[in-house]
Amino acid sequence: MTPGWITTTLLDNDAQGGWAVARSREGFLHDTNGPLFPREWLKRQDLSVFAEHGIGHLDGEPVYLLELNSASDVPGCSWQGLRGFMLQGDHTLYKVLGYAAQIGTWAREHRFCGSCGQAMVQVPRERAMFCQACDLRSYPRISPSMIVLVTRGDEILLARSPRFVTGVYSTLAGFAEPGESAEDCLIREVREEVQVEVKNIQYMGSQCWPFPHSMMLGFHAEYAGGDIVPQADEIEDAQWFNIHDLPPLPASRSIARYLIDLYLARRLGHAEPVLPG
Ligand SMILES: NC(=O)c1ccc[n+]([C@@H]2O[C@H](COP(=O)([O-])OP(=O)(O)OC[C@H]3O[C@@H](n4cnc5c(N)ncnc54)[C@H](O)[C@@H]3O)[C@@H](O)[C@H]2O)c1
Ligand SMILES: [Mg+2]
Ligand SMILES: [Zn+2]
Repeated sequence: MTPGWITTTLLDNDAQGGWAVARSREGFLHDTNGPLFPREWLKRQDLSVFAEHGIGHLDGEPVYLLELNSASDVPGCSWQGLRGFMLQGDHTLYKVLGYAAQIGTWAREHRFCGSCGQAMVQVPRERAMFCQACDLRSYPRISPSMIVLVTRGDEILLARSPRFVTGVYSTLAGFAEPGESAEDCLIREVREEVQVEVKNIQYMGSQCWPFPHSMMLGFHAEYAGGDIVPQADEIEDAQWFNIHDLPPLPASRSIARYLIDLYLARRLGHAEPVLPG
């Protein structure tokens, strides 16, 4: 038995047994034991199954996703969004659900060829949808996004989007555009969002962010010039905060929080945090 969570290209849907998770627009089904159910039991419930995908092995046991058309009532169970599992509970299970969500979304959105409109089929032994007419393969979509903590000695630059929980300030982030390097994107995003220039860009680590399919590349950068001017509509407020007087910060498992906590730890001589993958 291999311990932990290992994603698999494909599993045999006709095989019996294993674990399964069920996903609807309301999130994942869970009971007091969590979101993993014996697969044969789950398939006997009154669920409107849209598609079934083998997604990996957890502690050596196969895990399947039942992608549903709608959320139905299952006695003793309720539905919870992926963010809820990210915020609390077992991190490995959150990784299973994050992967399941990305595969379910991608398969649903790639039933038809984006080039000719014909139905696509799943490729054997590969996580890809295939159009026979165009010879086109579509792979799961991953969107690279830069996230950066900009610092000026004891001060760090944090901003609020109107989408954030009330009061919370976070590091700057944004999606890469075609033609950009990671560094180009970071410099552009910081300019666009606060009109500040940065220098000494340093890569710090990455994190899968399955909301719905970002790959966060985390950086630290030093302030090089400019006064903060928040971007209209995107940035509600942005400020330099002293490390001894910080506002409410992002969730502890996010890379945004890791970048902040790592800087504080290095500045104040504390133990360094570990980035949750
Ligand atoms: N894990 C973390 O700690 C953390 C923290 C902050 C942001 N994020 C994530 O980083 C990502 C980017 O952050 P943002 O929302 O500030 O981005 P952003 O500054 O680029 O602005 C968002 C805008 O980008 C456009 N957009 C949406 N999806 C896109 C895509 N796939 N490619 C290109 N453009 C797209 C839309 O117009 C959207 O309104 C988001 O997924 C966000 O959830 C993660
Ligand atoms: Mg942004
Ligand atoms: Zn086609």
